[in-house]
Amino acid sequence: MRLAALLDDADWAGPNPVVTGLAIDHRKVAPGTLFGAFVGERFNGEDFIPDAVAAGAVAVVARPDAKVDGAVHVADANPRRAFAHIAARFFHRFPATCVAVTGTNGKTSTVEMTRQLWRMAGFNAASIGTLGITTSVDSASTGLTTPDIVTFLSNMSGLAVEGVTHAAFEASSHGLDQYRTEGLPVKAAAFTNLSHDHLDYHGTMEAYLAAKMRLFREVVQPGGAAIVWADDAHSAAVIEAARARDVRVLTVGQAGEALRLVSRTPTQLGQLLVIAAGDVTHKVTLPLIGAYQAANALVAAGLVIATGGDVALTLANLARLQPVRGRLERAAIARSGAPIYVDYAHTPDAIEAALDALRPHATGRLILVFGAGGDRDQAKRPEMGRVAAAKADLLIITDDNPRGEDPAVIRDAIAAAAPGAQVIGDRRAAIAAAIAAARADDIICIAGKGHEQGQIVGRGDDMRVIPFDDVSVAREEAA
Ligand SMILES: CC(=O)N[C@H]1[C@@H](OP(=O)(O)OP(=O)(O)OC[C@H]2O[C@@H](n3ccc(=O)[nH]c3=O)[C@H](O)[C@@H]2O)O[C@H](CO)[C@@H](O)[C@@H]1O[C@H](C)C(=O)N[C@@H](C)C(=O)N[C@H](CCC(=O)O)C(=O)O
Ligand SMILES: Nc1ncnc2c1ncn2[C@@H]1O[C@H](COP(=O)(O)OP(=O)(O)OP(=O)(O)O)[C@@H](O)[C@H]1O
Ligand SMILES: N[C@H](CCC[C@H](N)C(=O)O)C(=O)O
Ligand SMILES: [Mg+2]
Repeated sequence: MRLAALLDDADWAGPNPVVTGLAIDHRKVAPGTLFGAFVGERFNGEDFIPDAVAAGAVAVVARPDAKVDGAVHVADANPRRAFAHIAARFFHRFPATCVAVTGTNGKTSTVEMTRQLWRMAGFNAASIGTLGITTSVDSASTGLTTPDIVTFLSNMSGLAVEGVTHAAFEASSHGLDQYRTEGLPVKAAAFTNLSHDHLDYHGTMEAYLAAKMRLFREVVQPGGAAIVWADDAHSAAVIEAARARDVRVLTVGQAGEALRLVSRTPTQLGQLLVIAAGDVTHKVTLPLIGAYQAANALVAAGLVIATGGDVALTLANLARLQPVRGRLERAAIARSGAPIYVDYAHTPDAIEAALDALRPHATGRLILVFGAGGDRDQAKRPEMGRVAAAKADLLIITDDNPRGEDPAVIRDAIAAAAPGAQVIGDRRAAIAAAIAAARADDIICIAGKGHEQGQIVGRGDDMRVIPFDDVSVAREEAA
């Protein structure tokens, strides 16, 4: 495509080269590439402009004062945003219905449930997020929750070419802040909740919320919809942001208006939900336990309904939802008879939600194995220790992706707020100790890694991923 077409600028008077590809990393530049040079956390992409031009870049999107010689300078004060819109014109073909989910917890679960509900309604649907790219026939891992903008849009375009018409994706706060998931038309956006995480990156809760609010203030298309979990302390701010634009608001939850959760009664294998939609009350047996899974299921139903789904059919289909990998997944039963659950809780709020979900099912003790990631928010560690100590009966603190940090320092930071907790760094040994301690009426919860397949140790060039899967290890140690 010609550069002028990508810029959508009929008056473009500059040189008009043919652009054959896009890159934001100079090592991926080939002749004909349009290069995006961004100031990042570790590098200034503008430093690589000469290398990109030497490798054949024909145009560079960069700030107005960046130095570009030998290629067209597409100057923009916000080069990440400009690049996202150019990239969207380059890839141009996307699933007709794209929706996004943001929130501290519940994004992966919600996009996956949305995909399943669309599939049950007969659509060719996909989800993109922490679990990678999932369709009804395939799944592929991408490494990050929100991959970079080129990978994201090329994947979305690839899905459309394969015939996918409906796609739900996770919009992480990092991704929103870095314009990694936009350019394509987003028909509906959902908010699950906001609580403590990622303050290492955002600095304050206000900045963290502001990053998430971009989804409602800027990304969701005019005339689109916002599905807001109504029972969160930050819901009102999201509703206000959406209403300030031409975006229809559907609230869901106990305080919800579009889908009101009238009651929730735990059953042995799931829960009975009574949901009021307008004047009609629906009863659904959700085959998943815990208030948090009911919340995500309602937000997913809201997204499907907002994009044209039939209310009664969508709510009835909740009864057929399959569990999401690593989210309260029952991995094994210990020889004592205690069930072992694996959950991806890696924030204070998520630990609380996971333990609250399991509590009604335990007549004995709740035993929790958990840790916190290295090179991530340090302030959340004592909070995780505190809530774990308040909600579980026996705690074993262990390692969860120490990355470039000393794992003992991370464990100590959690343990300082959880007096009485055992500390066993080796994760397999910690899981084995929990299983050994469990009695028949106890429940074991192994938190933090969910679907993850490895322990990340080291940073930069020294980074290694040691294969580790909580579900398999639980099965092995329980056998
Ligand atoms: C803090 C953070 O989010 N960093 C991400 C971000 O990096 P950055 O823009 O700051 O990049 P940088 O490394 O400083 O480099 C600046 C620019 O120079 C370019 N560059 C750099 C080096 C070079 O040799 N040549 C070159 O051209 C880079 O491509 C980049 O455009 O953009 C990169 C490319 O898109 C990401 O790989 C990188 O993710 C790092 C690896 C990461 O760990 N991110 C995590 C924290 C993250 O994003 N997590 C969220 C999940 C959160 C959740 O779900 O709760 C996610 O969405 O996955
Ligand atoms: N609606 C919710 N409210 C509170 N906690 C939740 C909710 N949904 C999920 N959780 C907790 O958060 C964990 C992660 O859930 P999920 O993977 O769906 O979230 P996410 O937002 O995609 O996380 P990430 O930030 O890693 O991408 C779950 O295992 C559970 O412990
Ligand atoms: N998307 C989250 C995942 C955290 C998972 C946990 N196992 C950890 O490593 O902290 C993050 O990158 O912060
Ligand atoms: Mg996720």
